[in-house]
Amino acid sequence: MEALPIPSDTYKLGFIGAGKMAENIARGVVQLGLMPPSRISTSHSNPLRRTAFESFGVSILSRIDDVIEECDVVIFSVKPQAGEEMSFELELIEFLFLSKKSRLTSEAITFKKKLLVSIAAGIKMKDLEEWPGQSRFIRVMPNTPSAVGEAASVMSLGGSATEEDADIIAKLFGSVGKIWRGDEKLFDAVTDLSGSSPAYIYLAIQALADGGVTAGLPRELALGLASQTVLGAATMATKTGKHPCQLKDNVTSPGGTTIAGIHELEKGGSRGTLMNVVIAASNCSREVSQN
Ligand SMILES: NC(=O)C1=CN([C@@H]2O[C@H](COP(=O)(O)OP(=O)(O)OC[C@H]3O[C@@H](n4cnc5c(N)ncnc54)[C@H](O)[C@@H]3O)[C@@H](O)[C@H]2O)C=CC1
Ligand SMILES: O=C(O)[C@@H]1CCC=N1
Repeated sequence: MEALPIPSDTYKLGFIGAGKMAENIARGVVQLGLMPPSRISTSHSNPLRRTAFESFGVSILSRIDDVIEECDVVIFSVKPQAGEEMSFELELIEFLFLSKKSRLTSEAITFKKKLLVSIAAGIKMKDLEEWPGQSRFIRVMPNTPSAVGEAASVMSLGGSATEEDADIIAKLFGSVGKIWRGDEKLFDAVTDLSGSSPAYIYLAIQALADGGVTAGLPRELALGLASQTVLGAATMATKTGKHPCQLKDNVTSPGGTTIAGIHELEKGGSRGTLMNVVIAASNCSREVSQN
């Protein structure tokens, strides 16, 4: 199938599955100025979800088919949970892109014009590409900080996707954070690390703030200090290029407060626990992928 180029400055972006991730990405793309909301659309039966998108100008179309017809780049952002729901999603893809294909016959809607992007954890490229009549696919694993322009994403191209497609998606997800290109075999591990870790960091922020409150700080100040400290430490790690051990040593005065805190962390096995957390998520990802 010959690939038809997506118009890189004027393409329309659609989301199938108007949930949290779709909203995070759409918000980031709009707020960070990659494209106006008038070029983005989605569809959802729940008025609360519709309002969430309409609040920043995204068009809500009445049917998912309309989103597909309208858009050049379509992002699958439904949940791929194991078992029935997962096969439901694959059936959804079949339903949307095959069964209805005969109905979507006009030149403007031919599938070779579409670039389809799946952000679904555990849905493999080979499953996406198995569908006859399929288009060009790219897999991306983003994370929720896309809403504030600080996503960590990895992308992998399907066999039919072109370098022009890759540029469009690198720019799209690059507008809401950092994006790396990686082999698809890394995707379970990527999901476990960057996809899931925002949740662990939120727990860490909450726990640090609770510690501050225990030590006598007002709650609001404790939460502000904990959040800003995590942001500052992450910025040090990304911007200085220094090894985390060196950055840790710079905070740690001999006989000081920090080494006393680190001693407690080590007694609690915190680094082993964090490694186990990623390994546990990893086992879960592999189970989802195999179903
Ligand atoms: N939440 C996260 O941190 C991340 C999620 N992902 C992936 O993003 C995808 C979406 O996740 P979330 O946004 O968290 O889930 P979500 O549950 O917030 O959103 C999914 C949305 O899809 C809608 N939906 C389900 N079936 C549908 C159908 N047949 N037609 C139209 N809409 C349908 C649901 O009503 C829901 O609004 C998942 O595949 C997940 O693996 C990827 C990276 C991070
Ligand atoms: O927990 C999940 O399944 C999704 C995938 C990555 C982050 N959240």
